[in-house]
Amino acid sequence: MADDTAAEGRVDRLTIENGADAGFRLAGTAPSGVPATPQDVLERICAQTLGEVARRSAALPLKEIKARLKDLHEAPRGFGHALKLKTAERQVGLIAEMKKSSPSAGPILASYDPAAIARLYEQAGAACLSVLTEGPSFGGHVADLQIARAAVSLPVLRKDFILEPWQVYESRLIGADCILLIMAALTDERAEELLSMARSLDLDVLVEVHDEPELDRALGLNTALIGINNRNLKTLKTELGTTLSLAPRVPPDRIVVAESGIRSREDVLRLAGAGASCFLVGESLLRQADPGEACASLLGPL
Ligand SMILES: O=C(O)c1ccccc1NCC(=O)[C@H](O)[C@H](O)COP(=O)(O)O
Repeated sequence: MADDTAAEGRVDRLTIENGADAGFRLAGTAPSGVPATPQDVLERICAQTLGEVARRSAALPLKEIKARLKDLHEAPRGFGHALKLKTAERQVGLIAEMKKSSPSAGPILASYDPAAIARLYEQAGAACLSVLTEGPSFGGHVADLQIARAAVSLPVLRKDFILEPWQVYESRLIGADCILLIMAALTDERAEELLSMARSLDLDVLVEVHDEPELDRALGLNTALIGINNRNLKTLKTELGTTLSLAPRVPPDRIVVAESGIRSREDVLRLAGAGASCFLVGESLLRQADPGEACASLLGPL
């Protein structure tokens, strides 16, 4: 495990106001009670996340997590490896996502059964799962990831807002195989720190970008999986042009994961033409009567 003594107690020092010092890139948030504007959605989610982390880490301190990790014998399932294998087999590596709701879509599913959805995705040929465990904005819970993962043999991405070392350890404890690091929410130093911490726990990491400056920063990290998110965090609208313009800038030794707003096989083929080999898709699958069938039609014929 990495030398993480500096991580001890860090959560207690965090405040939203001094976010920049703590490695949280977006300082400030809407005053409580004021509805968030689209401009501060990520900021609001990150502020809520820091509050949640402070609360949960008080109940389960890092020391306790580390003690529990010593009794954890199952290794992570190898998220990046599974993506590579499926991509070699089908030309497309699909990360099929589940979430109850989202800021852009509102409620997506009236009844949410993570195990049933996970099985449908696995049977349809998805390479990996993505699960939102964030509560306030996505209606998620840690148990959603655990239930989904227990139902299948696919590796699982915890697609949350990881800002704090404590969350990396917690992700390993709950069984995540991969974590997300969002460059828009992190300083370079914090991204580097969380990345090496994840590595020390054998977790894979998907580094997410939205624009060219973030991509340049992400490429400075020693990481294979580069997620290009098509969602504009100011308008919350998706624009596949984001991946179409950024993917060709990614060197071939990295793996491009196109994320958000992918609705059809045609979208997949268009994005693949620009260099994306993997695709992270949620809402368009979950809105179908049979998410497994929707998954299979995105993947195309074998
Ligand atoms: O989905 C949102 O509204 C959202 C808002 C702010 C930050 C992140 C957000 N979504 C997380 C994701 O990136 C998506 O869940 C993921 O890429 C899948 O997208 P989709 O296929 O469009 O559900």
